[in-house]
Amino acid sequence: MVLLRVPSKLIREFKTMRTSSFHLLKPPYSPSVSSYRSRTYCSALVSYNGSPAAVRFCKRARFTKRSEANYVNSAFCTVAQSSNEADIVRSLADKASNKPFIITTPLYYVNASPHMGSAYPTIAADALSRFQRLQGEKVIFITGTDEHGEKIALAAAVNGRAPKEHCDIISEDYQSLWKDLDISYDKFIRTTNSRHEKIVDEFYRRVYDKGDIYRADYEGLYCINCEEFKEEKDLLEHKCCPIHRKPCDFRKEDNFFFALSNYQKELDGLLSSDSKFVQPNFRLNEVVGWVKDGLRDFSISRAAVEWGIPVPMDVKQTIYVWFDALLGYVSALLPEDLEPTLENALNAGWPASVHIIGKDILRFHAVYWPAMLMSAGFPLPKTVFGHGFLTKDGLKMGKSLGNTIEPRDLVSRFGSDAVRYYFLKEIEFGRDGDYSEERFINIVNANLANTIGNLLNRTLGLLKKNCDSRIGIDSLAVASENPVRVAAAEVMRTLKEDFSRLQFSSACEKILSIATTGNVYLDDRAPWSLFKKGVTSAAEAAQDLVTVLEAVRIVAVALSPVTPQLSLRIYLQLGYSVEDYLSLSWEDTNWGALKEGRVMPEAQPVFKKIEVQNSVDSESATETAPIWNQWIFYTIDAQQMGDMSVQQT
Ligand SMILES: Nc1ncnc2c1ncn2[C@@H]1O[C@H](COP(=O)(O)OP(=O)(O)OP(=O)(O)O)[C@@H](O)[C@H]1O
Repeated sequence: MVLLRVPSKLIREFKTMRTSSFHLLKPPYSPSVSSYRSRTYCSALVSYNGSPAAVRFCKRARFTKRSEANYVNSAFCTVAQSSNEADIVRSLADKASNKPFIITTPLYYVNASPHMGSAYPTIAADALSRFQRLQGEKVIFITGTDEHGEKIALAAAVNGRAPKEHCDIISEDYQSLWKDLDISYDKFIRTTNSRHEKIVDEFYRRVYDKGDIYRADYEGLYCINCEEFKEEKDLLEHKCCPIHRKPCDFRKEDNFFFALSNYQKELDGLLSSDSKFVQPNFRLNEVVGWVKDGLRDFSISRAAVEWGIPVPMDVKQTIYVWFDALLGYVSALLPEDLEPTLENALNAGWPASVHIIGKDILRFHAVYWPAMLMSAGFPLPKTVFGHGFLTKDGLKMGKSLGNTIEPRDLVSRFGSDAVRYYFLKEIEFGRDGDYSEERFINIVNANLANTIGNLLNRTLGLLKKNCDSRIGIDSLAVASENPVRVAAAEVMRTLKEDFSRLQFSSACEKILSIATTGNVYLDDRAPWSLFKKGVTSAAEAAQDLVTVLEAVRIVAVALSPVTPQLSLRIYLQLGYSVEDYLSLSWEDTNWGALKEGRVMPEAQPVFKKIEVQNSVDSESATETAPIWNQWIFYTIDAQQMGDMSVQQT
């Protein structure tokens, strides 16, 4: 908990400290801390930003445990550069109650096997989860499969399978792909799980009892691929769905409806009072527009669909797949040893901190879902982040259109780190982006193999040749105005903010810039010459090597949410153990961990350069890669990145 008795002398010191922003709250600031009201407690949020003064402050202010400091850090992270006291209080209250940080991916339809579009938000959610764990958060990362509805029943029939058998096969496919991509999920929910079905049943009854469900006839145009009734004005020529490019069916049914319109005022209020509820901001504007247009009740049952959860009051109908699937985020939380009740699930940490979803399902998550939760009287998720599409020839890559890229193929040819890095770095999360293999190879080679991998490799080569692979001084002794140290500190000042806002592209750019500065520094200083110029110069050269290695170490920690395997290999290469790597925290991005006397193992390439095939324009590869990185090349032998065998050419 971050409530501290802070002596007034320290507060003065704190106020004069040059941190970019900080907040000092006086009680009362949250009901959960009201017992502290009468005392002279205050809560101090400190942004470390690598600043020794801030670290000193935290130590003196009795952050006795690293985990406490991490709480402060991550609380601050959420509100950094915000002067909104409500945010700070909310964040502090969460910390105080030890709430988990819940991250969800969409629950994917099992109409067909996963593709790169399905992998994309899952990789992003994984990077965010790993980042939050580094912050000391107790993360619950939820992913899973959405297995009911007409579209699934049809897909099963086309494949000559019973629906359940079909779901088992495809759901397993997702889980195995997540393994290939190093996805560190905590919960995998399947909506055909009987415990989930109980939760949906209970939720339906609760909303019914509230008076928000009624029966009526409905007629309209239905896109089976979206599993959604469409407004005619939103369709293309010949009543085609703009996403799936297929004509919608006319349907007329006797259905149960959810009274979405009852929540018009509350949703308006939510969207205008909480700008973080939908991210990025331009998606919030979209949602505000939909709500302003007026909310129409939507049908939540299907009379003609058998593959679904029966409607509690009319077993001849099944519950609309979206009304069922959204509750998967809640039922995923159910502890295995407890009864499947809403209360037990919600008590396990609800609400979600962030739902990561594609813009195609934004309306379900940012309009329908909060209204459903309001009706049931449950807390709302804190943020819905709507990302953009991976496109092929301008069209959304998707199972229904069949224009997909196979993530397994990319992983087996280039390794999971390369795939994760490319999609997070090259496509701004929130916007659309096209995939090109040529660009993929160029970026991965230039950034991971050259700028980072070769920097480490050649520095270790010099260390071996001139210092018997031994670190000659503590990295903390490197002058604070050293350009590499300055570059690292500068990046760390805003990196947390980038990761917390899911700005992965900007985060990767910044981390890469540390390695770029290291390369320039090494070339400017030319330690290989200094080693030959006598004792004093040799000592300087040894310090230069430590400087660069410390920078690469920081790069490894900071990039570990995106490239966990590469970061591990760098850590091992710097003489640390797997356990050291697994116990890293965000504090380890601070300068100063490498200590005198550490001996580095024999240098091995940490990232194999992808051999440029004929199809790739090797001239542009050379253009992208800075010249200092051109001195060594490796060929990839088309094996998984876990296999370190490479040939130097
Ligand atoms: N081309 C894509 N680009 C980015 N994300 C995608 C893409 N395709 C699917 N997704 C992600 O998967 C989620 C939806 O999953 P779904 O199972 O409906 O996949 P789909 O391939 O879009 O299916 P279909 O083509 O049948 O609509 C989206 O909200 C998005 O998060």
